[in-house]
Amino acid sequence: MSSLLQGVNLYLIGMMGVGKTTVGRLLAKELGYGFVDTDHVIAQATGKSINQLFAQEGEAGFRQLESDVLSQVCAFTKLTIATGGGIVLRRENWGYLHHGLIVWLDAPVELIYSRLAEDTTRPLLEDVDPQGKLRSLLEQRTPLYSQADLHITEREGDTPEDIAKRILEGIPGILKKAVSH
Ligand SMILES: Nc1ncnc2c1ncn2[C@@H]1O[C@H](COP(=O)(O)OP(=O)(O)O)[C@@H](O)[C@H]1O
Ligand SMILES: O=C(O)C1=C[C@@H](OP(=O)(O)O)[C@@H](O)[C@H](O)C1
Ligand SMILES: [Mg+2]
Repeated sequence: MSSLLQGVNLYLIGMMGVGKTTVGRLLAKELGYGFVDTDHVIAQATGKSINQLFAQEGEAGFRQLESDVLSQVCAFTKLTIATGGGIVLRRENWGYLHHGLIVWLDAPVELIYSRLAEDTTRPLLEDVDPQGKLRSLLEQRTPLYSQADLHITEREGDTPEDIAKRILEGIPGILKKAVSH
């Protein structure tokens, strides 16, 4: 598989809680790729948590850092990159994402919520109605996530390994599409 990919980067996009970070790490291992998580790079570079950055710089400040990291990361090859759920919001980011193959991890809001109900590290979910917030973010972002090359829908009970396997199975099909265009 990794020879088929010829070093092309894989970008995982999708809502918070779909498992981009978890599955991305597994995929990288399977492919013999490096693994990068844009949130992790931002936290390392600034010495601040995502919560602190949202509180101190606002969402706009965080989005600028996210674009800066993406623009740097896309200069490298042989990477699996777990992005933050909102990376799709800025048009300029798509120019970077399209340097590689883009995989949309998609899951029902109920499943996402069950995974993140106790989580305190997603500032956008600090809302009186976190499930409603997830629903409205998903509605707003679906047309953007739909621009991915591969769409993987998760079902309850799918393990990260199952999802990584389905992504690997989907890659040959999207590579063929890229060649035939
Ligand atoms: N397939 C899965 N099944 C069960 N729990 C999962 C699965 N994928 C991720 N998780 C859990 O859900 C939470 C969010 O996962 P994470 O990888 O951080 O998602 P993202 O990076 O998309 O926000 C974590 O607690 C993680 O352990
Ligand atoms: O959906 C979003 O806007 C965000 C998702 C988070 O990353 P994950 O998708 O890895 O949770 C993180 O970047 C930040 O809290 C904002
Ligand atoms: Mg993540």
